Amino acid sequence: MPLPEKVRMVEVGPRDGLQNESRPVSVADKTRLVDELSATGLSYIEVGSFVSPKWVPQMAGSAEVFAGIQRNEKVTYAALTPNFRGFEDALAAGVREVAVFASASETFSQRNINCSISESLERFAPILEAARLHGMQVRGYVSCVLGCPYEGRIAPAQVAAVANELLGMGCYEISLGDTIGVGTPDKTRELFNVVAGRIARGKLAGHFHDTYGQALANIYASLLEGIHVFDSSVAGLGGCPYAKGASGNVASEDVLYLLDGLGIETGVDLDRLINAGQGICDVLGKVNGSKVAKARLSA
Ligand SMILES: CC(C)(COP(=O)([O-])OP(=O)([O-])OC[C@H]1O[C@@H](n2cnc3c(N)ncnc32)[C@H](O)[C@@H]1OP(=O)([O-])[O-])[C@@H](O)C(=O)NCCC(=O)NCCSC(=O)C[C@@](C)(O)CC(=O)[O-]
Repeated sequence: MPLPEKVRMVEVGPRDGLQNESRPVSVADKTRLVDELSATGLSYIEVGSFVSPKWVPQMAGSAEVFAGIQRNEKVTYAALTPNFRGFEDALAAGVREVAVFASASETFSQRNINCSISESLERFAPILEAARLHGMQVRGYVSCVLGCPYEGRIAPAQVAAVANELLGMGCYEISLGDTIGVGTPDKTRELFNVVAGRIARGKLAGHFHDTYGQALANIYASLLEGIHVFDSSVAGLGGCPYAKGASGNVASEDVLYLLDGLGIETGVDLDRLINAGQGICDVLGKVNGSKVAKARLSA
């Protein structure tokens, strides 16, 4: 399959990234990060999540972040919602797009959201219905698509089944998450091939963590499979609180450098992205997880 001419980059750093950073980040610093990301040309930013603060304390304050950001009309600002309570809180905070998150692994589903896969889908149904009534789009996630920290290998057919349920419920796009970053390019291609047997490739996205250093190779493999939406996290922030040892998402700067090099249009400015990433690394007091940012900043 020819490489796509355009790719949509979905920035998940403020949510997937910061949810797993041990040092607390103030609402002001989160707001500044989102505003800086908004100025890069990114069209989609996942700002936070409306989950239990007992489960994920780092996402407390998401409503304040939504209240504080300078909205750019070209950017979609989204939030994760695990249940109807979260959806209502998101709505009250002025969120206009939400994401629901299921897993392809039963054990991960229990550890992450305290219910089975089928119970999670039942919980999402009223969110999808209410979102439809409010004219809102809902994005769907499936976690552990290339491996689970508790169950090991997950069959692509199981991923396809959960993804297809989410699509049938009304999600407009399904992001397939390699939550613990164990996938390799051949497994990635096999996965997208199997899932594409049930879902059009244009409705799928790739979400790769870089735990084993395979994320960019997996993105290239996905491009060859006709996938043209990728999630990434500025400065490679984060991980997953319920996947021990999972490192952050692939760094947005590194994905952008790859796409720029392939002549694929994203509309995103690399220098501005690097500045946003370094800014949040300074706040966190951590080394920048983007190789491209490190190279550019030390040049
Ligand atoms: C889903 C629950 C709430 C179930 O948690 P539970 O304990 O089963 O829920 P519950 O209904 O029994 O409620 C327990 C307490 O939570 C409160 N509560 C209930 N709902 C909410 C809410 N929406 N917002 C705020 N508070 C809430 C509720 O009010 C109650 O408070 P208490 O009476 O004890 O004071 C919990 O398991 C949870 O919040 N989990 C968070 C999971 C999470 O955020 N994980 C990380 C994101 S997923 C991810 O990173 C993967 C992804 C998407 O990036 C893709 C990939 O990489 O694979």
